[in-house]
Amino acid sequence: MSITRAGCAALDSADPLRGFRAEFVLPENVVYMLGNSLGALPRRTIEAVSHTVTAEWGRDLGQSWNTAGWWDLPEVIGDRIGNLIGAGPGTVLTGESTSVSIFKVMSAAVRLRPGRRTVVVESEGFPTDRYAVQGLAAGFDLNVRDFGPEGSLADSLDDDVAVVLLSHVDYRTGALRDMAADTAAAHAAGALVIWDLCHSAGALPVEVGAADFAVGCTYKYLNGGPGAPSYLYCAPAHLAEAEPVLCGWHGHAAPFAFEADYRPATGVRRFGAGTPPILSMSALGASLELWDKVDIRSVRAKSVALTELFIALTEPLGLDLATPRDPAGRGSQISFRHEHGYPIMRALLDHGVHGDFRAPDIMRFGFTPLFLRYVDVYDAADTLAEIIGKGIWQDERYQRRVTVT
Ligand SMILES: Cc1ncc(COP(=O)(O)O)c(C=O)c1O
Ligand SMILES: Nc1c(O)cccc1C(=O)C[C@H](N)C(=O)O
Repeated sequence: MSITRAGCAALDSADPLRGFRAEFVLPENVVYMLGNSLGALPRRTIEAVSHTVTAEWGRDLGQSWNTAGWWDLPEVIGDRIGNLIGAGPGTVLTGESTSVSIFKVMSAAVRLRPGRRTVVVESEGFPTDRYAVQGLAAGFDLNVRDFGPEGSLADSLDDDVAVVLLSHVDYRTGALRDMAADTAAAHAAGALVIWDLCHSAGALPVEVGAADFAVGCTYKYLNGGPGAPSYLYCAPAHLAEAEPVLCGWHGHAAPFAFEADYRPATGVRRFGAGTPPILSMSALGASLELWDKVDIRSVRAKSVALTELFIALTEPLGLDLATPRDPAGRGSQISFRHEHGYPIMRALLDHGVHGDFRAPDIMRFGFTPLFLRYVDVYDAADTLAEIIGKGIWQDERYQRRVTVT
């Protein structure tokens, strides 16, 4: 039976998450399939940031560190993120970029495995993860071992491996790793494991489980806003000993004693370094309010339904699906390999469909169930068919590489 737009509209009417779209500011006539890069603006964020600017910063000024709870925000917000990744209270800290968080937890993890000098990273992992590790390795004389997407993790492990850094969902293909199995494999070899949850938290149920550390960003599926702070998780078993190399007064045991020497705070606060971005924290806090009302299982169910719909609708185009065909093996995105991927994505954008291109040949579409509708997916597939079918992408203006993302 063929899929119709009316059929998709009926699915939207029956969608248990349908009420959430109105929580977001979304332009007319735009299909936003880039929530896996930058989430949309929650309406409540406007009010929350305005309150922080005017009533806290503008009126209470520096007193706000106490009166508005600014000082505790990294942990307070961390606990709320912890709820989304199966982490207990006091184990998650927000602040800094993901790259810096990776550096912090990787440095701490390596110190927990003295005598082991190798760190394993994915050869196809998001580059900043690799760069953060490469910088640490160069500074501390560690060996970096690449682990390819096709290989078995166990084959990359031996008794020199201190830490393994893995992405839960691959940013290019959307492939989803089995966190529990990989964590067990790393532990069996005596290594610690760090998970990058950037493309999974807020898109599907995540359980940090036996993981040692995790990091993630909040500007994608968590809709925290551009440059929203990242978070890091440290397993309770490591909280007492873990010491990051990047130390600062926000991670000190007694920051206002202004002691000359560093002493780590107890708990996850020890991963703090410098002053956190309070305006961004305010935006993130507002977007997280939405998550208090969301059942993540409904999010996953809709994500699977939307991605399946997109695959079915685009099947006649004969595209090369880069994402695992089995929904259980993917996150909340669909990617196709196409030699003309860049101009096709440019043309799509020009026709109101936001996705992105990832070199060398990936056309990437993100599915954020809180605001993406079934009719949006229908319209995106329809537009893609037109752009490819009519050769619209061949227009000269779509060929030039003008965008940075
Ligand atoms: C897997 C992954 N890790 C890390 C990052 C980003 O790190 P940062 O927040 O430092 O820009 C991204 C996206 O930008 C990502 O997709
Ligand atoms: N973090 C980004 C940025 O600072 C600029 C532009 C895009 C991004 C992204 O989030 C890209 C994203 N991590 C990706 O998977 O490609």
